[in-house]
Amino acid sequence: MQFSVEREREKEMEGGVCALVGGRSLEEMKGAIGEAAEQGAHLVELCLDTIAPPFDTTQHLSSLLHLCPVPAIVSFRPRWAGGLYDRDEDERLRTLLLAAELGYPFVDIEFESASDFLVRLDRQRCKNCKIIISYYNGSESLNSDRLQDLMAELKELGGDIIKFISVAQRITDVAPMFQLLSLSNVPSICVATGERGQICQLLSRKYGGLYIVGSLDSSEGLVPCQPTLSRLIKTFQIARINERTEVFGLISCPVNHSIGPVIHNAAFSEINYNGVYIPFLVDDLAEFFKVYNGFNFSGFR
Ligand SMILES: O=C1C[C@@](O)(C(=O)O)C[C@@H](O)[C@@H]1O
Repeated sequence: MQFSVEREREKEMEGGVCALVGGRSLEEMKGAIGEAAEQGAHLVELCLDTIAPPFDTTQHLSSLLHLCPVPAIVSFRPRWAGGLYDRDEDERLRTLLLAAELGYPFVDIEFESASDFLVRLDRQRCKNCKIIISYYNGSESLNSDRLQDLMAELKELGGDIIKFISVAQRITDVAPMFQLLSLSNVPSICVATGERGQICQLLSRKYGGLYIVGSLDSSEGLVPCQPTLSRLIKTFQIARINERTEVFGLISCPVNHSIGPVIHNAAFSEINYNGVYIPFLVDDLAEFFKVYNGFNFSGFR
């Protein structure tokens, strides 16, 4: 087992905002990559499953690589992992192997297919490509024990980076993800999907997440409930968040209509105060305070 994201590469991703980029055609995908870079993304995830067949793998992958102005992660999600691809599994793996061979800096492979992929990957030839092993659960949230067990299993597989994607049914489902990030000794990413999971993207940086995920302003529908790049970069000024950032926010249900984040984060930035103000979508107040008791959040309204 080897977790080998060198410091330099890790720095490149650290705290960065990764734009999820999709498109039904190569042209649409190219347009989305340009838009992501313009909106300030530090990384892009090329979601190949969004491209409609016929998909000329070699041609598409080589032309996309050359026009990415920021480091690119290649993913090719099958339906069973929340994606759109429902054709041949071997072809999917061959496409991801090709991405590694062509020199993409990151390839994302699902935990279930990782052993197959890794035995076929020529590590020597693809030594510049870092492998993200991802675990997806679209139906249930993961408690602390389950996350720890999965982390051990994923580490065993021998990738470079670990990623968890699971749905948050309640805001408290995100707490074990923050705990995992804080304790993790391998580069890790957590993504909580659903409206109640948004604080995962907003606060991952504080707990050591390698990068966070956002959607293009124009494709809010592609990944429901992921914050948009402009919300992450402009409103929350995500790049300012670090482990010492003081957390403030509004507790409410619903909460996303609030203009508080716009006002307070601009004010914090103006006076150079290391704080962030975020919306907490809370259904059960007592449970929220019980679960987040040890997190030292600084204040709520
Ligand atoms: O990181 C993500 C985000 C995502 O899980 C979502 O639904 O938000 C979709 C995944 O394919 C992707 O790798």
